[in-house]
Amino acid sequence: MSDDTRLRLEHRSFSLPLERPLETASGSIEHRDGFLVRVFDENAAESNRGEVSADSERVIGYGEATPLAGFTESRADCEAALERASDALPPSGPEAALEEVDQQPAARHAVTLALADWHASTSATPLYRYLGRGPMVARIPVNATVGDADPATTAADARTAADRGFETCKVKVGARSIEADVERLRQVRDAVGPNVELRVDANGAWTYDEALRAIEAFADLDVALVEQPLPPGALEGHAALRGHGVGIALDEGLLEHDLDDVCTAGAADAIVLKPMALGGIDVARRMAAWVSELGIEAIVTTTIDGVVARTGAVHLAAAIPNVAPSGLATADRLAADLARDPVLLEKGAAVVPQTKGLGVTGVWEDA
Ligand SMILES: O=C(O)CCC(=O)c1ccccc1C(=O)O
Ligand SMILES: [Mg+2]
Repeated sequence: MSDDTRLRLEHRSFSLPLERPLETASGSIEHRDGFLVRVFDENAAESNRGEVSADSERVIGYGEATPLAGFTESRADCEAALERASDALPPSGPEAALEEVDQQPAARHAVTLALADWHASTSATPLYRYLGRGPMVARIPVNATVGDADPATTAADARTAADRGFETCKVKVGARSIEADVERLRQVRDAVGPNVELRVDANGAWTYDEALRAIEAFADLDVALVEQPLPPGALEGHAALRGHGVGIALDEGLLEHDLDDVCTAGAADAIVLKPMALGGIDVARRMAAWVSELGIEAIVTTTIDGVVARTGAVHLAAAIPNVAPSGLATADRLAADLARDPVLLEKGAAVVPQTKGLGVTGVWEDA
C-alpha cells in the first residue's frame, strides 16, 4: 500500500428472500439478511472527483456479512461491529479495523473479504491466486443440496440434481425419525443409481444411539459422509462414530472447539468450512491447510450466502488443493441476489472466475 492510501469502509443492509426455503433438522431457512461492505481508497476517490470515469476506474473491494442464528453473531452485533470497523479504518488502518470485528465472525468475514478483494483487484489478480499464490484452477467440484422433505420429493430432487450432472448430493436428515430418513435415502439411492456420491447432514439432531443406528443403515446404501450427526459439543461421540462405514464430518462442532482439539480427539474424517461462521476465508484457509497434513478432507460451503460471500467461498475452495466437492451450488435457492453471479455451474463443477479480485461487479448500485 502506498503512503497516501487511506482506505475507507462503508456498509449497507440487504434482505434476500429464498426461492425455496431450506428445511433442516435445526429449522427452516427462509430469507438471508445482512450487510454489504465496500472498501476503497479515499484519496484515489478524491483525486478522481469530477472525472467522468472516476467511479468505474476506482478500485472497490466488496465484502458481505450475512449472520445466521446458531452459526454467527446476531444481526445487531454484526452491525455494531461493522460500524466500529468503519470508524477505525480511516484513522488507524486495517489492523485496527480488524480488531473491532475480531469476536463477530460475520462482520469479520465481510471486512477481511472486502480488504482481500481490494488488494487482489489492485494487483490485478484473481482472489484465489492472491490468497493461495498457487496454480491456476479452472473448476472446483460442488455438491447439490437437497432439503428435508417426504421420500418421494427428496428422491425427485436428488434425481433432478443427478440429471443436471451433479456427482455428489447432500441430503438434509434428522428432521424426522431414523426409519423415515433411511427410507428417504433408500429412495434417493434408487433414483440416482450407484455412481452418485451421497452425503447426509443431520445438523446435530441425533443421540449417539440414534446416530449409530442411522449410520449402520446408511452404510448399506453407500452413503459416504454424515455431517454433524451429534450436537456440536460432542467430540468423543463423533470420534466413536467413525469407522462404521460412513465418514464423519464436523460443521457446527468447529464453532465450539479448537481445531487442535478436534484433531487430537480424532473426531472427524472431514471438516465443513463456512467462512461466514468461521470469521473469514483467511481463517478457513488456514484450517484447511492444517488438516490436510492429517488426511482430513476440507469441504467449503456457505450459510446460503449472497453472491459476494458465495463467490468468496468459491475462491477459497480454488485455493485449497484437492478440495472435496463443496456446498456452493446454492445460488438458485435465492429468489433475488446482490448482483449477477459470476460463477457458472457446469456438470457438478463451479467455474472459477479468472478476472481480478472476487469478480463480482455491479454490487452496490443494485443493492
Ligand atoms: O453444504 C451445503 O450443501 C449447503 C449449505 C448448508 O447445508 C447449510 C446452509 C445453511 C446453514 C447450515 C448449513 C449446513 O451445512 O449445515
Ligand atoms: Mg452442515
